[in-house]
Amino acid sequence: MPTIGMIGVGNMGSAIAKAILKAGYSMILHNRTQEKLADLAEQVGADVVKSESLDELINESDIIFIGVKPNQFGTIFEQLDDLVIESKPKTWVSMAAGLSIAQLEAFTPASHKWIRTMPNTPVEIGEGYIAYCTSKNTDDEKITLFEKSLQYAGIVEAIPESLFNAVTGLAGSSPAFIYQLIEAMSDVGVEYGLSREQSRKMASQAVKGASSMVIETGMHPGELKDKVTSPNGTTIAGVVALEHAGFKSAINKGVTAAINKSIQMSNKEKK
Ligand SMILES: NC(=O)C1=CN([C@@H]2O[C@H](COP(=O)(O)OP(=O)(O)OC[C@H]3O[C@@H](n4cnc5c(N)ncnc54)[C@H](O)[C@@H]3O)[C@@H](O)[C@H]2O)C=CC1
Ligand SMILES: O=C(O)[C@@H]1CCC=N1
Repeated sequence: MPTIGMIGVGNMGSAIAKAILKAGYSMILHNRTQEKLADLAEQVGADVVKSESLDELINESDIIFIGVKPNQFGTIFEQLDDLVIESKPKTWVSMAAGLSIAQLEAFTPASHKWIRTMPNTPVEIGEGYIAYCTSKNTDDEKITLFEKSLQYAGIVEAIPESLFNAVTGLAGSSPAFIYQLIEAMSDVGVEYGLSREQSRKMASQAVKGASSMVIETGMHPGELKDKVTSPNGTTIAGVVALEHAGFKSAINKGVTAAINKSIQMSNKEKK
């Protein structure tokens, strides 16, 4: 069974690590703060090798995920210096927002390959979305290993790099917007006498159920909305009030702001 390495096991890295471990791969993990690895090892139990030494991780891993913030890549590759050499090519996987394949390739010798991803945190429970693109001549065998290791992460699909800023807003950042929606709905439930727990259950189940309706029926969301709105009914009253409050416009602005930030970060990293 191949071994997967990961340097930087924070919010996103640990979510991906859980999916990879679920698929039965052994992992060698390295993180600056040791407590984070201890937490993860406790949660998943078996098969987590916590590595203090980076050479074991680099030499023994078939592919290596980098889970640090985009501005921490420089430090990581300075630390790795002698371990990352032309004669020992590796396949690296980035999850960093705003770092292009060309920018990633600048961190490693020419023989090394990169898989650039944009994941989201629901990969932790197998309901994530991961877009990826690769550097030229990345071995098919490594791409297959990458995809297989994420078989329990959710949807994993190849997307042209030119669309990565859009993916960042629409998939990478958007779970936070849905959490905001659930929180806002739950607050109203509490205001009208439901317990916090009941409110959160109802709001999150409605979001989950509505998402599954869109996915499983393949129907247009507008058509599904029309099916819930009786003339002079409660739902149309809510729908119209949301339109007056600029609901769709607010969502549009939120996703666009995330995409624009991703564009801005890509331009900054280029300099
Ligand atoms: N959080 C999210 O929803 C998403 C995050 N991402 C990307 O994932 C990456 C990580 O983001 P988060 O997990 O949110 O950040 P985080 O801060 O939770 O995780 C970063 C981890 O890297 C470790 N680290 C930092 N410097 C290190 C070093 N020199 N050596 C070893 N470990 C080091 C930190 O201790 C931390 O555990 C970023 O590049 C971000 O753009 C991508 C999509 C979604
Ligand atoms: O906000 C962030 O930095 C990360 C990148 C994409 C989603 N979350």
